[in-house]
Amino acid sequence: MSVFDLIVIGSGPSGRRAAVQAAKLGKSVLVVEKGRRVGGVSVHTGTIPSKTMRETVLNLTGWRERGFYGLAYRVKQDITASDIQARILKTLDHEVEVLEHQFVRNGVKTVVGEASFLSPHEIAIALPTGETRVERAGVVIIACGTQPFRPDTIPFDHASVFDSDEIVELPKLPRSMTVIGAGVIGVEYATIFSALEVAVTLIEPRTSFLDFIDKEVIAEFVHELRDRNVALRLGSEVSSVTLDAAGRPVCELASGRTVTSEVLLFAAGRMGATDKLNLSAVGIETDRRGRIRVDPKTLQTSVPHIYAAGDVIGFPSLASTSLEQGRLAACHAFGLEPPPPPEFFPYGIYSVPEISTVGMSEEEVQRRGIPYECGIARFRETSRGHIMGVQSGMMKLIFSRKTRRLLGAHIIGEGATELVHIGQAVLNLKGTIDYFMENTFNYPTLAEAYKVASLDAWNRAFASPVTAKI
Ligand SMILES: Cc1cc2nc3c(=O)[nH]c(=O)nc-3n(C[C@H](O)[C@H](O)[C@H](O)COP(=O)(O)OP(=O)(O)OC[C@H]3O[C@@H](n4cnc5c(N)ncnc54)[C@H](O)[C@@H]3O)c2cc1C
Ligand SMILES: NC(=O)c1ccc[n+]([C@@H]2O[C@H](COP(=O)([O-])OP(=O)(O)OC[C@H]3O[C@@H](n4cnc5c(N)ncnc54)[C@H](O)[C@@H]3O)[C@@H](O)[C@H]2O)c1
Repeated sequence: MSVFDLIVIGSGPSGRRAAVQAAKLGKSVLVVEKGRRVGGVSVHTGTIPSKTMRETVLNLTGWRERGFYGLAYRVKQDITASDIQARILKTLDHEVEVLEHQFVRNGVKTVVGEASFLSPHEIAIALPTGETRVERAGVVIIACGTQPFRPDTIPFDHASVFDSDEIVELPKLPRSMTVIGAGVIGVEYATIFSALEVAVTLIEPRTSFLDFIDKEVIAEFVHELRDRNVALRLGSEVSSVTLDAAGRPVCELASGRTVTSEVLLFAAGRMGATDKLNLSAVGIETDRRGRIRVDPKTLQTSVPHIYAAGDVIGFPSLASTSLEQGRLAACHAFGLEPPPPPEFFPYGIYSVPEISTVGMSEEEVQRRGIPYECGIARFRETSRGHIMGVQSGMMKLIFSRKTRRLLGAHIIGEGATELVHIGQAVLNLKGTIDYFMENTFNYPTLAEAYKVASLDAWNRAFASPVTAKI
């Protein structure tokens, strides 16, 4: 048995950042990962494979060029599941190699095995050989992430009914697909498969979806989905999922409607992967979705030397925020206190089209009673948009009428997840509409939309002859 300064359970974004940060502070670190290779859900079944699939689909279908060359334009005629797999495997190999190299050069030790608590400072590691190794540490960071929510009533068979971890290994591209759950995962996969011309039905029990996104952006998104024949069934409870004689999933809705398709993706949320950790040995409790409560400032659990970070602590459950949480936990554990994170972080939804947002939505600004004005820019009205042949895409900026400060930036369309960072910087640095009015932007770029949207808001709210500030 060795004694480490830190044991990290899980090698996803939060575990990885925590481990490297602690090693940089001169600490001895062991990362325990039950998967065959390091990287976590993020690298192997979540963020990276889904985004690689999206990129492959957009490239091979020629999606981005259709504005110019017409709807029939294709880069490759018969796209197969192995075209997508080939690119995913290559990307994952590269990601794992980079991560392994990071661990090696920082002296972080890793072991393949399933970790569970024996006592507050002792971790049992069930090795693939069947043996169990026990290690001790002064500090433990639980970075075990989540696993798909798989109710017993859904006949998962890995052939036609898949969860969100399995769908990236789909052996054959279907002609039709039902997606249950219009959360971020469901929406991303529904639109990626729809771009492959798979007939997609997206089912959601609630009457709205992605409620944290500005409603005007969602309206734009829904319009595009309908235009592409994605069948959106909002307010539809699923009564049962069964397989018909041909093995096709049949989804009965409470409304009496039936949806039959070649494959079904069940994407109704995820559960903290805490069931095997033996948390009762240390007195840490979880909620009904297996998540651990932490002090949001320090990421300590109810046991001060045991921290938790990443998806296992719940909202916002992003790779981006998990990375930051891992570093914060390691810094706090070893006496280095970074400043609190900025108030606003961006959210990127890699649907087709992509959506990205930072700051307050118009609904939130109204709820808070802040006098405001919005500015809108359409990508098709920018020169870069013309050059690229984009036919849709929109940026909405919200400014305070009183302080002139940017309150929110909401973008749908090509490049949204990159463009949002300009808005994020201005927002977190407490910038105003004057930043966009006074600064020159590269031309032609999609970023010019910031200028156009600001001019739009300024014309309406700030440009009266008495108050004009040019
Ligand atoms: C389909 C999908 C798409 C996504 N897309 C995005 C995106 O575009 N952008 C974004 O920011 N986020 C995205 N996310 C979310 C992102 O993947 C997660 O926020 C992130 O992976 C969480 O990181 P984590 O540190 O909690 O660890 P995870 O990545 O969840 O990894 C946890 C690791 O812990 C290991 N583990 C669990 N229990 C044990 C144990 N007992 N012993 C040893 N090891 C254990 C697991 O094997 C796993 O490798 C996506 C998620 C999914 C599912
Ligand atoms: N681009 C990104 O940043 C990205 C991409 C994918 C996932 N993620 C993260 O992964 C996490 C999990 O995503 P998710 O989409 O699985 O979960 P979610 O909890 O965000 O959404 C689940 C959806 O399923 C619906 N639902 C719940 N129970 C249902 C049931 N029994 N039947 C039918 N529908 C049901 C919910 O109303 C909700 O709309 C999210 O927190 C998200 O932040 C992020």
